[in-house]
Amino acid sequence: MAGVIRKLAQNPVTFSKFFTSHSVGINTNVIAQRLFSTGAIQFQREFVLTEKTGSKKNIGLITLNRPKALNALCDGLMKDLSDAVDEFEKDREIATLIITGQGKAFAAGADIKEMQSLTFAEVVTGGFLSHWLRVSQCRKPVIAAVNGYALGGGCELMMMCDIAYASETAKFGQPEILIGTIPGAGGTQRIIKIAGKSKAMEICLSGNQFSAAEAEKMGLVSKVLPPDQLLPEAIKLAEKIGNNSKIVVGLCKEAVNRAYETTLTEGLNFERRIFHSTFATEDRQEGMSAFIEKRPPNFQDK
Ligand SMILES: CCCCCCC[C@H](O)CC(=O)SCCNC(=O)CCNC(=O)[C@H](O)C(C)(C)COP(=O)([O-])OP(=O)([O-])OC[C@H]1O[C@@H](n2cnc3c(N)ncnc32)[C@H](O)[C@@H]1OP(=O)([O-])[O-]
Repeated sequence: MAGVIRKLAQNPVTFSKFFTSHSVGINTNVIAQRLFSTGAIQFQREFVLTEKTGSKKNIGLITLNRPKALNALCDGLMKDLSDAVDEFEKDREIATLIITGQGKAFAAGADIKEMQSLTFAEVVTGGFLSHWLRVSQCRKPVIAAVNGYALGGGCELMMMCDIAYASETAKFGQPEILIGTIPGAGGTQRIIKIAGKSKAMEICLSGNQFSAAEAEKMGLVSKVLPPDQLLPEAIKLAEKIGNNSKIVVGLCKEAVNRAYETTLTEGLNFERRIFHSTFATEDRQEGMSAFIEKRPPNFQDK
């Protein structure tokens, strides 16, 4: 449905006709809005806004939009997020995705109110929060622009992204232990790979919050920025990545991610094979020719 609305939204007249004639039975989670002032097209699901941004409109911006609950990651929000990632992954124009939050939180974790009364049997047999993995499975690069609280599942969501920038006001932590549970979406597994055992244990066992400066020091985020610079800088980085060959960017992401999953020897073998495989692309030929001819490359994503 979002795809249909996207096409129709290019033409506001057709769009308004379609919207009024299809208002019965339309997925009410998806409301398309045409923003005439900026020329940008923004889609509003119930809990997530999506927009194509950047000078070439090739950056997929996803904004978590449940500010009253500090973007607590309820089932509906995670479904909307998963759909938004699907939409941008399918869109051939989109090179890079950015995930950010609305209000004072990036995300304050999984929705405690939604989880509070669940039983062991329900979470085990019900495929509870099974769509949480979608962001980490995206083939395109994903940048987290962490604007505020990134706690519990919010911190885990950030770590599922490939690169994280943080606002100076952001706060991080894995406070699950304080409510009688443990991180369930990578908190115990990813922090240790980034910051080592002592830090990972301190964070997960104490539930202490830590600042953006500390997150940068331990390598959890790569840059800390003034709040008003966060999104512009994330977009600038996304555009820089978007100037490269999409096919080679995807291969490079796969190679870096492999380091998480395997031994150094296996990883080096994998990297070498991926390096060799870039020689099957036209973009590798173009990139090297452009260097020698002292001109910018014109990648065709082939
Ligand atoms: C495939 C497997 C998947 C596994 C998934 C797993 C999970 C993950 O590892 C588990 C978690 O994240 S566990 C979670 C780990 N996270 C935590 O433990 C952090 C919990 N949150 C906090 O500690 C505090 O809210 C802050 C310190 C963030 C802000 O404090 P402040 O500035 O005084 O603000 P305030 O007044 O407190 O909040 C404003 C409103 O937002 C509401 N709300 C906020 N977070 C919520 C949440 N997670 N939930 C629901 N609601 C949440 C809050 O109730 C209030 O609503 P009300 O209707 O007006 O009452």
